[in-house]
Amino acid sequence: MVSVYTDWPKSAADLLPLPDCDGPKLRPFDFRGQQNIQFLEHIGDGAHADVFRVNIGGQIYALKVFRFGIEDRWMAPEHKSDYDSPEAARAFYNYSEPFCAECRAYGRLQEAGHEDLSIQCFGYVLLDEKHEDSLMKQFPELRHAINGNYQTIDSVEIFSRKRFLGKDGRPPPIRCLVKEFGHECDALQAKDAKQILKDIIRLHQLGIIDIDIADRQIINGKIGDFSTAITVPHYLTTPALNPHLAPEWISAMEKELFVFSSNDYWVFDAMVDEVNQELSMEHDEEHDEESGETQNSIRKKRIEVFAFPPGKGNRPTRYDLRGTTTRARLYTLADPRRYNWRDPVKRGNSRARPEDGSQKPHQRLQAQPPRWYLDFSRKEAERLRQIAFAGFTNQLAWTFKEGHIFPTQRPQN
Ligand SMILES: Nc1ncnc2c1ncn2[C@@H]1O[C@H](COP(=O)(O)OP(=O)(O)OP(=O)(O)O)[C@@H](O)[C@H]1O
Repeated sequence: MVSVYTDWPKSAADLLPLPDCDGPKLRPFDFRGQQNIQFLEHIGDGAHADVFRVNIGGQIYALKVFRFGIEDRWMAPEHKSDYDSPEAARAFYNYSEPFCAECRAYGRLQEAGHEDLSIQCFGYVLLDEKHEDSLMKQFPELRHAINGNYQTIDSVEIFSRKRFLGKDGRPPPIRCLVKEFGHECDALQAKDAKQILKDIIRLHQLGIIDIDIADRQIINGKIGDFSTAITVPHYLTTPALNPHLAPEWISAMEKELFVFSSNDYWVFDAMVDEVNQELSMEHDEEHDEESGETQNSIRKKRIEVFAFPPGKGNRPTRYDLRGTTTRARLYTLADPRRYNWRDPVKRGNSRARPEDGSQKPHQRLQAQPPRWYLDFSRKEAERLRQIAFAGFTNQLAWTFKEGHIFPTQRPQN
């Protein structure tokens, strides 16, 4: 029988780098002996995980504990019947399930020597029974969420941890990542925004897109959440993974990838707009008793850092299609497909030492990567404008046939 999730390890030798598919992988956390975690405090949660402040060997870390989420929380096959097959579920799980997605992104940052682009991740952990027990006893209110029966669909309680059992018939172990413990940023400032934008471009150069960008996700001034990330090679980014794709689907995938990449910049620009709007509201509220000095300081706090400055680039909320030809040439700031995932370190003879003098390989990234230009019909460009207004949703759906993942058209609402 095919196991979907990683099974309970019998010994440390079973803790292989994850996930089990082409591309980057993350190593297990090194406890230097027995697993030993002291849970201190529940510090946050999101759509995919609960995060705890923990003590491991006298050091404080953030432990991200992933739930066994149902498929509509991640890029899984369109038809649930597809997902009922363990082979299909496993194929999607390894690339896209939030725990695997985050392992792959961190694996890439480590293999390329660019861990500085995010808060650090020190490896994955599969909680042993003793630690699962203490987690559940200490935080009983989270028991249901962590086990996966946190959602009821059509009056049926989904107990997703039990959906795919391990070899010995048990539900799989709880999966976690050990990360640097940090703090959310108080108020986004221009210098943070400039750095975050630079980091997004560098992540795209490393083949990592669909990053969760929001000011609440910025921890210690860095991007800290990759649970939705798509990392090259991936069934969306890399047609070479499926030799049976028809040319029209390869072209549809290219456009979809372009839109996913653009969306990271649209979200960044929307975040900056929101911060500026909040500042303007503060300004209006204080207007009556406001001195000229306050107005100046609010003006100074405005962030003028945009991926697609107003009126330029492919920021669909701003571009004007009137008077253009039948084609629209759009661009994003880096092409994630240029990352050479088959030979990550030697690419372009760019082997170099990291600035901190350590011995890890380091792939030098071009300071100003070439833009990625792609032609769209006027109609398609208009559609992009609309989806960016309405919130991005993927246009392609995915299905599993004869050992491969294929794109299909997503039904339009
Ligand atoms: N390293 C960390 N240090 C301190 N707090 C953290 C850390 N990582 C996450 N948090 C807190 O936990 C929250 C949830 O974490 P995270 O965003 O990684 O989970 P998620 O389920 O992937 O969320 P999302 O729904 O945004 O995808 C964060 O918004 C933040 O408040």
